Amino acid sequence: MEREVQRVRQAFLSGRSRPLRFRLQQLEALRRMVQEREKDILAAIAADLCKSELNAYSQEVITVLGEIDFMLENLPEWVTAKPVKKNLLTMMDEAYIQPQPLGVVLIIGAWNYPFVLIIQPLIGAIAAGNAVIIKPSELSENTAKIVAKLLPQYLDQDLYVVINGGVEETTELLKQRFDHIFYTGNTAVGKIVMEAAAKHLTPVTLELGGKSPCYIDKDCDLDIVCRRITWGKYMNCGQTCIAPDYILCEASLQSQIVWKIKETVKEFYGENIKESPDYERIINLRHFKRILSLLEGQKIALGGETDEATRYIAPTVLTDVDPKTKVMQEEIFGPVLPIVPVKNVDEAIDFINEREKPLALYVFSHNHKLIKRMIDETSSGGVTGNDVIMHFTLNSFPFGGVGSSGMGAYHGKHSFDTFSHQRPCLLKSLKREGANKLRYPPNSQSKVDWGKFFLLKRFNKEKLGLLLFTFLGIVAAVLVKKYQAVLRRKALLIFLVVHRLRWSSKQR
Ligand SMILES: NC(=O)c1ccc[n+]([C@@H]2O[C@H](COP(=O)([O-])OP(=O)(O)OC[C@H]3O[C@@H](n4cnc5c(N)ncnc54)[C@H](O)[C@@H]3O)[C@@H](O)[C@H]2O)c1
Ligand SMILES: CCCCCCCC=O
Repeated sequence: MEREVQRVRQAFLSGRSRPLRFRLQQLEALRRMVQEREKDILAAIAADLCKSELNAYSQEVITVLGEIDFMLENLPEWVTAKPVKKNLLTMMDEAYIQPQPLGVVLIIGAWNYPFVLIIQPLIGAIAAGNAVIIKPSELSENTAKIVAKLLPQYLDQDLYVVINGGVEETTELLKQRFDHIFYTGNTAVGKIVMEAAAKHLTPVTLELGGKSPCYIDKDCDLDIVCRRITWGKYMNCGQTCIAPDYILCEASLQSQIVWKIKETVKEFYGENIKESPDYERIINLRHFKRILSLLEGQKIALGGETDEATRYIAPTVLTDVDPKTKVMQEEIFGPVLPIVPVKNVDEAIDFINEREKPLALYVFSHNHKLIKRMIDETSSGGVTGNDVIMHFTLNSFPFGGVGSSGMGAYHGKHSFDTFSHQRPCLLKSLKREGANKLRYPPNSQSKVDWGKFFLLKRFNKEKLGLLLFTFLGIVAAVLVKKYQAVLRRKALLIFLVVHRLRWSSKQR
């Protein structure tokens, strides 16, 4: 493992991942891989999650292709150094921020969207000029294998490396020094990753989970609300990090919600859900049994049918759920939707705030003010009003959690920033030592006063005249420099003294 990480580090140190042309070329090669090997990729995702190829394409491949196109379009601008505002002390210098790669990045993926959850961060890491080691989830082994097979056929083999394996291999990998670790998965392992990273002071992005609440106000169109919630909850059999985990609503709404979800389930998956190509299965027996245990002692208002042999759990709704029961203590990550009755929006807000900060929050209402109030008075990784999941699809948004649902974010420019160091660069001249002498010992009241003038002075609109005067002074100084360096220094000095005196008299 150590040798492998060393090999990738050597490739990074060669400097070839840095030029813009190289990054664009690697991103184009990645796009070609996805397009040319689409069938293999879809077959692997389908095998891992009993997912139709159409669903695998719309849920994973489209996102990846969209992200690559977005990067290719914007990268030339993002990599460019950005000049910054200067103060009086640095007005003659060059000051800019230069984004630079961090070095060797480790990306650890989860199994529930096994392709997009490793390839989307990879796109950001390549765009930012890094070398990358990817550790796909061992639970989605078909996707892990196909990614390990395809990437070296299209990308630089020393800079971008896939390492497959389980807990043992990941543990070994985490002992190595990286320049950034990007982890997607559950909160418990997130803590392990962060602890391992701390040993090397490696920064981390943790894309974790949590219980994402969904508040339904009585002032809304329940047909539409239930259709949207049904889509987001049962997509991928509930195994989506930002799936609505539970519903909060007034008790009187429960029976209508159950009825409308039932109708929608029929509309989406037909009379025989098991036969539907759009309904997936639970990833493994351990998760299947975990989800079943959440049903114990609950009022099942819809669904509840299961089949261990195929790890099938029907779309299920629980009503009058007691917040103290197990289903409300952990992220469900399966097709089970509890409804917890609350008296009103105030109680819903308190309910959310008494718990860990979720990855997503959903609010449904015709009342825009109520939605805004919910946003203002709660915290979550992201929010969608009057829909679910959709904020994930907008790559101008940072995608990530807050508190126990994670730290850091990615997608689009946010990925580029996550994998870049924003390096401040100040380029001074070895001339103009007169002004610099002000900061050298021995100190004096006069030097402090000059310092106050240079650093604390703020120009406002009324002082625009003075600013213009200063500008003209600089132009004059530059012109004079062309002809007579000595004269220029004197003119600048006279100019500064005059303004210092004017400023001092105003201070008094
Ligand atoms: N925020 C997001 O973008 C996002 C996306 C998907 C899933 N999730 C969250 O992830 C969770 C589901 O994923 P999961 O955790 O079951 O996936 P998982 O079991 O695939 O684990 C994730 C990764 O952690 C590694 N891992 C597991 N145990 C480890 C250990 N002891 N030490 C080191 N590495 C270890 C695995 O090899 C894997 O690569 C849910 O909580 C879900 O909400 C979050
Ligand atoms: C189009 C829907 C994609 C959802 C991906 C969510 C990633 C977290 O599990």
